[in-house]
Amino acid sequence: MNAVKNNKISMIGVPLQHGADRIGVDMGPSAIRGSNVQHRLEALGYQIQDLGDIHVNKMIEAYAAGEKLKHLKEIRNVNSRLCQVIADEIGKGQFPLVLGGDHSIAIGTIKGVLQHVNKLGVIWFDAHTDVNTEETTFSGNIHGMSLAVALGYGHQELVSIGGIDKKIRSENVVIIGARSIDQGERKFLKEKGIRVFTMHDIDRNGMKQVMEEALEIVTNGTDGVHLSLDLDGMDPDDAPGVGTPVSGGMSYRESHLAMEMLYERDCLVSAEFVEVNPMLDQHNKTARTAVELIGSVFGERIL
Ligand SMILES: NC(=[NH2+])NCCC[C@H](N)C(=O)O
Ligand SMILES: [Mn+2]
Ligand SMILES: [Mn+2]
Repeated sequence: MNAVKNNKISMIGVPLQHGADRIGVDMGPSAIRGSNVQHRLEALGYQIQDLGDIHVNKMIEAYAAGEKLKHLKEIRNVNSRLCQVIADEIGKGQFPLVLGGDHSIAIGTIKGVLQHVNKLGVIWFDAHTDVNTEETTFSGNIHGMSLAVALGYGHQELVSIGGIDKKIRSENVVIIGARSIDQGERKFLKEKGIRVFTMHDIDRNGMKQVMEEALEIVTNGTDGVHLSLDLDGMDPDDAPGVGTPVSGGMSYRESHLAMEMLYERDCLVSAEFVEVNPMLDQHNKTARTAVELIGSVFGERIL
């Protein structure tokens, strides 16, 4: 498969904000590009093709009246297009690097990868667990549902993207950094047996041990691993430009260690960096941090 050490990367921006409440996350891809992600990767010896942004229609009203799942139609359309692009790029032997955009774009990315990789491991780096469904959501925000959809649970319009049979298995998923889990999500995680490494586990055992265990789970019996990294997994001191910040997150160093260990394992087939919101950021710190993490996941080292 197209493990990360294959040196051809396709960069795809998805300026979607319809899945989140705070406007501005649609500017994430430009903030990340503007922080020189391409040069950074080229310096590491990669060939980058920037495919530009997936088309997203403007958000006309923040709350579409009477909709339980906010902006379902546009989110479905954008993710269907994204799914197709990801599938095409992997088909050409490219490694897809997706820049968000709110976390609902994980639906399109993962569904696209699943067109080629049947048994896909997923590392979900996040303060949240994003396993709400239409039944459990308090907010109606689809960025809080994308992992459930990738597992095959949720609204039909979303689950059917790229084919209803294309889904990840709960035993191949780990969530790292969680510290804000809704009531319905707790039940879901327990029922499906999804392994969650919470901040408590990171505090207690350290990131090194957490990543060793996590990598074992996601690589065991799979043909590749997808990294879905929500910047709010990090502590808001290090990544303030996110729409749903939760204090007590992963530190700058812990996050880099996780990325470095992922690179060493050479198991990634795709990656996405989401929820960078320049309107809420401080001097572009969060976009810059995202680019630094991208550097580490693609092999940058201190020495
Ligand atoms: N990708 C994210 N930032 N998700 C935040 C989700 C927050 C909350 N659990 C919700 O469903 O609305
Ligand atoms: Mn989150
Ligand atoms: Mn998330």
